Amino acid sequence: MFKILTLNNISILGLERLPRDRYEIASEIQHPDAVLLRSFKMHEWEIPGTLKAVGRAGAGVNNIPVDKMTKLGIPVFNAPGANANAVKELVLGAMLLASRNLLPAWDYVRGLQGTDAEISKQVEAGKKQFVGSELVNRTLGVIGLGAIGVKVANAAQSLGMQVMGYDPHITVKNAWQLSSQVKQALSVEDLLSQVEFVTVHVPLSDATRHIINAERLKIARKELMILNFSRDGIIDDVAVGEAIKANQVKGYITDFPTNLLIKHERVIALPHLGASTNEAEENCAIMVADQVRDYLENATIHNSVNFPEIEMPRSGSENRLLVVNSNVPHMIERISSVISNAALNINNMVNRSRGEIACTLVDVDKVIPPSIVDDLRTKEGVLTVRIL
Ligand SMILES: NC(=O)c1ccc[n+]([C@@H]2O[C@H](COP(=O)([O-])OP(=O)(O)OC[C@H]3O[C@@H](n4cnc5c(N)ncnc54)[C@H](O)[C@@H]3O)[C@@H](O)[C@H]2O)c1
Ligand SMILES: O=C(O)CC[C@@H](O)C(=O)O
Repeated sequence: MFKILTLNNISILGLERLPRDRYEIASEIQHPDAVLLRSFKMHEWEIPGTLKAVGRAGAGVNNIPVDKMTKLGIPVFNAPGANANAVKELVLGAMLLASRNLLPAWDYVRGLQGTDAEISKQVEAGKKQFVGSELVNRTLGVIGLGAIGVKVANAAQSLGMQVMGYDPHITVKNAWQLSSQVKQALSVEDLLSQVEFVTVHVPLSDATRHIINAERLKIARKELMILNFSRDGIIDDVAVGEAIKANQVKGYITDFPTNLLIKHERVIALPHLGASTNEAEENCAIMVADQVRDYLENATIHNSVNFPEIEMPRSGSENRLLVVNSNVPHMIERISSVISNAALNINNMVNRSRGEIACTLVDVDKVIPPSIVDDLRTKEGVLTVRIL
């Protein structure tokens, strides 16, 4: 029986992928084999010795101590692209909210009083305050052309916007999916100096922290509208507040409210709603539950942010060994000598590495004695060993 701890609400459709005869799932559970989470901040969380896998039902992993997990030999899975459409739709909605002044207009209407005829008169008199502008022919810059950025860029392009993109690490797959009409910016500065709207879709890291800051705002096109549906910390909120005061920036729409932002007249702050659709929550939960299950049962690794991709068909063998080790010389030699000393014959074997981590999967001809696990664990460089 595998024990799964949920640190946030996870869609039931995802949890149903883990059959109850083999999985015990609860929000409080001792000795979990895996955790499933969304935005729970795991950095201060005490990692149980039994933990074998972490499943993030979403894209961003900045709430997870990934380096620490790697050192412990624990893979962290996420759900790339599973909530990208939800974020794309909210970005489009946010641009429309801002360019058509919909929130102040709605507030205005809610304050109207009188008979229907009087309200109609006030509506016609008042609407001139809310004249907006159309998105067609407006310029949009997209920083980060991953799962979300590509969808946003293509959708904006099809609405008639002129789109520029910046991503020095764009993947070949995403480049193929990006509309050929999207122009390539050479740098963040190049992009900011040309666009009226900018939206960021990058992970939070040392390289992306404050990617839009006071210095870059100085060279931005006047009356820039900034959208942040990525993460708190990617935009320097203080610098944006100052630039709004100086009329350099027209407004800011963010999914990450702070005290500075929530009451600001020209800021629309939303409660981290980017991925909050039934569809996205279900997609993420299903994807990550399937990946965690496949790892626990077969040691298959797909969509891990810190481990290599690995898969070996079962080919009838129920005698499988997984060794997670440091990616250093002589490991295969050490592993196979323990296996041959136990008089086991190797049927199939796969070894994959990524950065400082390597995984070795071995199918053998006989039932694996538990003593092998203890034996392997004493070998230098071995992080975790499991019989599956
Ligand atoms: N608001 C929400 O609810 C919500 C939902 C989903 C994702 N997110 C955030 O959005 C981020 C992006 O999600 P995604 O699914 O598109 O991820 P992704 O990994 O598919 O794409 C990220 C892209 O950013 C690019 N990038 C990295 N560093 C860069 C840099 N310095 N300059 C320009 N580009 C850079 C990468 O090359 C990649 O193409 C996530 O990491 C998460 O923080 C927020
Ligand atoms: O789980 C959520 O609601 C937010 C997820 C989002 O921030 C992500 O990075 O995928």
